Amino acid sequence: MGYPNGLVSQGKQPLFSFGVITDVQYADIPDGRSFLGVPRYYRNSIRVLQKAVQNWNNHQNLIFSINLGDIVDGYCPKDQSLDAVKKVVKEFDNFNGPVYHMIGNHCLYNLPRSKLLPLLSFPNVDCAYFDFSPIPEYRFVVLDGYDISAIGWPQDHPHTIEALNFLNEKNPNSDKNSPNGLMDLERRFLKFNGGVGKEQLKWLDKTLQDATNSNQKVIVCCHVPLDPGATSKEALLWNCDEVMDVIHRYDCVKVCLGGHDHKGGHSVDSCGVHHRVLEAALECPPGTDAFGYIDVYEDRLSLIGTDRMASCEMVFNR
Ligand SMILES: Nc1ccn([C@@H]2O[C@H](COP(=O)(O)O)[C@@H](O)[C@H]2O)c(=O)n1
Ligand SMILES: O=P(O)(O)OC[C@H](O)CO
Repeated sequence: MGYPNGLVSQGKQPLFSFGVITDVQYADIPDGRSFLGVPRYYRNSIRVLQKAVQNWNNHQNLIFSINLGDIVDGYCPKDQSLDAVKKVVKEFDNFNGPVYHMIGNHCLYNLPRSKLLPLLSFPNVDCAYFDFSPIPEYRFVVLDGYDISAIGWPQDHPHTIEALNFLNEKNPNSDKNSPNGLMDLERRFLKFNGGVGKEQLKWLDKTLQDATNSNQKVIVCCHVPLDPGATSKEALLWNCDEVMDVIHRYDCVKVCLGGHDHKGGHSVDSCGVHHRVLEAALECPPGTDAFGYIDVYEDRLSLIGTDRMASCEMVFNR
């Protein structure tokens, strides 16, 4: 059987399948461009999401969907933020199954965490990292890449203060979103990125130990990418090295999924973990799409992408 975007089915039935989309960044504003000049289609992106949900429902065998973050764009007029987030969530709610959201920087430009997390139906409204197990053999670990961040927390929150101190130490530019003068991997020390805090790192370690004890394979999801091979250096998590040190301690983690770097990417790191950064819905000119679904097997994930989302076979290496 042939799939769109070049994959060929290997005959076996998947254990389960789920939908994926990222960086919808909807806003009811005219088309624009990124800082680097890449076109952004703020109104069309919700149409891409509508098409994704329709496609996922037609598939009939997707047991959940994952949104890798940034549902509303930072340029959304702030008096429209709440309605815009509700409008996008309503589209996700048309999916015939649960949707797991994660937060991105653009979500946090629009609403504080206290408002955002309940709207996005996080399992615990006080915490943006969590795990779930759709079948006994698999566990999904969703990380909060803006745990230590200069955006989203109240200005006097310890995590804001820690983030601002970190940025002041690592990035000498007055515009903390500017990577000017930063070399190689240091280019990630930007305000639009964030980090995983100590408590969350401990939780990650405990969760991966628990998954190992239960003989589960793990897929890690984080809006902010974790491996420089799969993304621009400017889009990496601040402490991707610390997070990957924890992940590499356990053989159970097979794949990491991310968003944030709109062009997308794929790498296999030095320990054999796949990193797949998904292509953004926001950058789809009208008439084009970027979403997909993932078939999960015992030994691999197959991403079946639509249009601008490239299909990708991720055979486990460990
Ligand atoms: N190479 C870059 C990229 C970005 N910036 C700054 O970040 C802001 C947000 O960037 P977008 O990609 O969302 O447009 C942008 O306004 C710049 O301040 C940068 O300086 N250099
Ligand atoms: O979606 P943005 O505006 O946060 O863009 C992040 C960039 O892709 C990082 O290079």
